[in-house]
Amino acid sequence: MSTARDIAYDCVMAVSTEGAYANLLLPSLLEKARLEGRDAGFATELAYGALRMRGLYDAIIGHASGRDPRDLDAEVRVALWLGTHQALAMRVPSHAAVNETVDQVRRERGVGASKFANAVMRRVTERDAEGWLATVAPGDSRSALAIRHSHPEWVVAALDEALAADGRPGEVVPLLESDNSPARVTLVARPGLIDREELIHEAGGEAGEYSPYAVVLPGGRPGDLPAVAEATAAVQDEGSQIVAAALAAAQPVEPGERWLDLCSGPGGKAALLGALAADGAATLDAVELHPHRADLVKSSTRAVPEGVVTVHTGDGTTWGEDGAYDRIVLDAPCSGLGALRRRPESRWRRQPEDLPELEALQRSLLANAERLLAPGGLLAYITCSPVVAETRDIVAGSTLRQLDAREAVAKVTGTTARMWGPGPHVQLWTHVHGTDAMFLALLEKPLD
Ligand SMILES: C[S@@+](CC[C@H](N)C(=O)[O-])C[C@H]1O[C@@H](n2cnc3c(N)ncnc32)[C@H](O)[C@@H]1O
Repeated sequence: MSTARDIAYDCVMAVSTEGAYANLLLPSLLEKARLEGRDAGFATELAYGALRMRGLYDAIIGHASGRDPRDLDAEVRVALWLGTHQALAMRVPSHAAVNETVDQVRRERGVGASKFANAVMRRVTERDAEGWLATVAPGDSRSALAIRHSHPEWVVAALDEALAADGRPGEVVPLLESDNSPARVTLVARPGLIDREELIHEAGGEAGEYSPYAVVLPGGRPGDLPAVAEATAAVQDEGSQIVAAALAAAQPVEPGERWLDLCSGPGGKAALLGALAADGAATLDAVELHPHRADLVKSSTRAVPEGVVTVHTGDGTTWGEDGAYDRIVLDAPCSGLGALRRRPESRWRRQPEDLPELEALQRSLLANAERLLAPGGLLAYITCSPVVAETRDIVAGSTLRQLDAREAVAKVTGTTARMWGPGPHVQLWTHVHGTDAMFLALLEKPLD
């Protein structure tokens, strides 16, 4: 029978060598092995921790072994990440971390490799985490921070720049730390479909701090909740709820308004906007390029009253008729560097070379959204990235008038505009707001 360590090993191997996604693979591995409770928690912490912290662990393993970890067999490298995480971050006794790692390597790569793993793990366990940080990442240079907090150096630079652009210079360390802390599970109680109090009663959580629809859960399996099965509620980051709802709150909704979600898959924002559209007697078209993701949008929005949401498969850079929409949400494909805590492997997969292509797509989608907007209409440009090139730089090229997005966010959250930064955009931060680092710009098309 598979143990928690076996599951973590299989997960980390598949993520690092086959391009699997931990958040999709791990639940199925746990289910297949029938691991629950503490064992499932141990496997999750081990797999996610090793995947997040592998940059730091490579530095430690490289120092302890005198070899470049990239030259090691994948099986050995992964087992050493897991062993190092157990010894330095999970309070597993040193002898257990060493023995489990050695056994794993012997099973996968034979006796010779297990002797090497034994020697490396013995050296790793000679120091505690602080001792290793002082050895492999002394000082506070950017490269030291990158190793210490286990982020690629270009990501640290991009986050540093984004913080400075939002009037938060010098906050990169708490931001990097927050990327290494697991996100709380947050549900959205879709307005008009389920009452938030009812959801709290059903799910056992508490109201979120900012979104009037958010319920923060203590843990557990949200997929098992009837409200989630019925799509009246769903797992959704509180930041996503706020920026989507801001488009609806920015101005009173007139009956018959036409709304558009131009990049809608898998449909979290479309379902919230659909529920709000139903409440205001508006309708929502939801466009998605990939057919399988368009199907997910249909599923996400299935509890919204019939006739309110229409899902289309299409290319948002060319789709639609001039001036057809009163409100548009453009939740653009982006680097996702604002949601690193959710996807432990994504910081290592993203490359700086990805950015120019994403920026070109973002500009092209924005240009089409501008065409689709009716005079006087509103556009919310959203990303789950704070990177300047994907956010401020993109909207700076828009022909539309920039509105103060803080006012709309203040209306949604029942707060004041002042608490949402210097404006006119709103940049949420994981280390400040506890949400994903979502960006929101609110733009208006002048009347002819
Ligand atoms: C950031 S995600 C949107 C998340 C979604 N709004 C939600 O809240 O669930 C961006 C989506 O845009 C889709 N996409 C990428 N290129 C597109 C295009 N040219 N036209 C329309 N959708 C596109 C991607 O497949 C992805 O589903």
